[in-house]
Amino acid sequence: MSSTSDSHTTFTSPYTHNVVGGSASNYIKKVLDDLVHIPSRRPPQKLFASTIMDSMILADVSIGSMAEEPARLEGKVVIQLVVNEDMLNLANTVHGGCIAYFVDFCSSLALVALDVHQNNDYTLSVSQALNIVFHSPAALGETIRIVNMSVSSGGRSATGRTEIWNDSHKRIIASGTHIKMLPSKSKVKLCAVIVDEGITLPLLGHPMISHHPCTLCLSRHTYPEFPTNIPTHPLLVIDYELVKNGDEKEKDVLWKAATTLGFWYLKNHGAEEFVEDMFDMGAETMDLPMEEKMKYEQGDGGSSFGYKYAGANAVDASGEPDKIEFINIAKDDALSWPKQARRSYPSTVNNRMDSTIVPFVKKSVEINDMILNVFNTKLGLPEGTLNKLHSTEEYSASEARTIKAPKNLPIGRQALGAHTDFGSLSFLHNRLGGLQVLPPGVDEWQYVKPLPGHAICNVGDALALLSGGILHSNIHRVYPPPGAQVGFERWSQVFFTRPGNSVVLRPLSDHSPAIAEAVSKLTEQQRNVLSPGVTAVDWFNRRIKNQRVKNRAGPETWLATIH
Ligand SMILES: O=C(O)CCC(=O)C(=O)O
Ligand SMILES: [Fe+2]
Repeated sequence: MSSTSDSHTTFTSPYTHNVVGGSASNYIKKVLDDLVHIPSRRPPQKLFASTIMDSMILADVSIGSMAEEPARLEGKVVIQLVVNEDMLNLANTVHGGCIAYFVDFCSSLALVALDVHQNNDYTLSVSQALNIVFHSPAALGETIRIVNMSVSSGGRSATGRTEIWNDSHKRIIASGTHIKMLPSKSKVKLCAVIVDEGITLPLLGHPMISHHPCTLCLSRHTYPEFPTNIPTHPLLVIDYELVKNGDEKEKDVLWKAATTLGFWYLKNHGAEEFVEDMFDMGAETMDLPMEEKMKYEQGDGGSSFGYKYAGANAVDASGEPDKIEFINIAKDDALSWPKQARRSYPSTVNNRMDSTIVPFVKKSVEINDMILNVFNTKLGLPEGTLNKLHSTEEYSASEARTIKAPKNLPIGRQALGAHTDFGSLSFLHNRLGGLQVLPPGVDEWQYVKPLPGHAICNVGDALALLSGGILHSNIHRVYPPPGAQVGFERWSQVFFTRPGNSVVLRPLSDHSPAIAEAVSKLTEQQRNVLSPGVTAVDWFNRRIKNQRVKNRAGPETWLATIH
């Protein structure tokens, strides 16, 4: 095969950290790498042979002309792996069923590579026939190379070919042919996280096929799928139940996520059951006449509690107004209900306090407290330090926020400008795409795909400051939802945990050698940024105030929202 290289930069797998060779574009490599590493991203369902899939390393992806017919293109994908115990039969060699799985899954990757090259997307298809010849065995610990080629790809069926090589003994283990076809129309009645019968390629997202509530995210709405052909950043998935039960490995994954990108998915958190009701409360509130909503507006003085109309905040230094409206409910008001602590709210909020808002806030506080406790230990702080700084006993800027972005926003305009979150932890639930992150060292904004039943959590600035920069608060923004999703209103529900009002924001170096050491490695300028030395209440008020278009004097006003 001669190559048709369309990208010269290298692609490194974020899962296995190997450089993926071959002439295919980085985009094609990323699509395939994401497919191979679905178990690492751990979506909610169990997956057939996930430990085997997890051991695969995407080594090479190429698009080139076929040797026999140079006018035709061929997709070629090479997977490497080391034989592990999950693959063995009673004779201690790789099981024939496992070989069949290799041929099935890996030849499909070659077809996907070609499909994405030609159509910028790939089609879900199912197996019709699998023919395999077994040539020689492979034993535990031996290195295997699975070489896959597309053979033909027509309108309704496609054929792939696989050779499995034993690199340890330089001999062929098996060869096979795989014929795939388009499936009959799906009867699945929920938003499919993974439609996979071992032979079907995984499809992530909400197919627009049902009006039933999704059993995973409990959404009462049906949305078009999140597109497969846009730059998307994978996040580590943390199982909250495992963290809660003291699973050290899970805590390590959480720590890794929080100290690298600072974003992660959280599953099994138990707050999902309140989220749709929070959206209903938001819809009832946003449907009130503007005059009524404006009675509860947050104002220009730096308080964030209450209603914010679309266009009240700037999205960038030019003063471009934002496109979202939201209602912020103080954690202090939810926890003191029916007594008012901080301010009053529209009737639509009051009516839902007992049934919806108080349970959502309590659950969110419990979850974020648990996460803070893990960070406390990892940072080597005296027990309970971070929890004390975020105690519900003290008033703080912690709040629940329900956000509505209108449908059909102009594509390419920011709904919510690039920012880092001001507080310590954000616990976010959304159904449609639009959230984007700019990962450190990367110059392209990448979408974070909403996964049913998974919250998106992130570290905010206050926690980055307190930890001397060990915990990472990453920049993010909200764009109109991608693809066909743009035609729908976008709702998000956040709970922001922020330090108590009196907490002075500076690294906790006196209480943790790890923080002291991290701070000692910083430049003076970095140290100054991390030590504003003011109380949390003053710091938040200043940043919130400077977001307001009405307070804008020039580009410097928006710049003053950044730290
Ligand atoms: O709506 C979203 O997905 C993110 C919202 C957000 O980043 C925020 O409110 O700080
Ligand atoms: Fe944010």
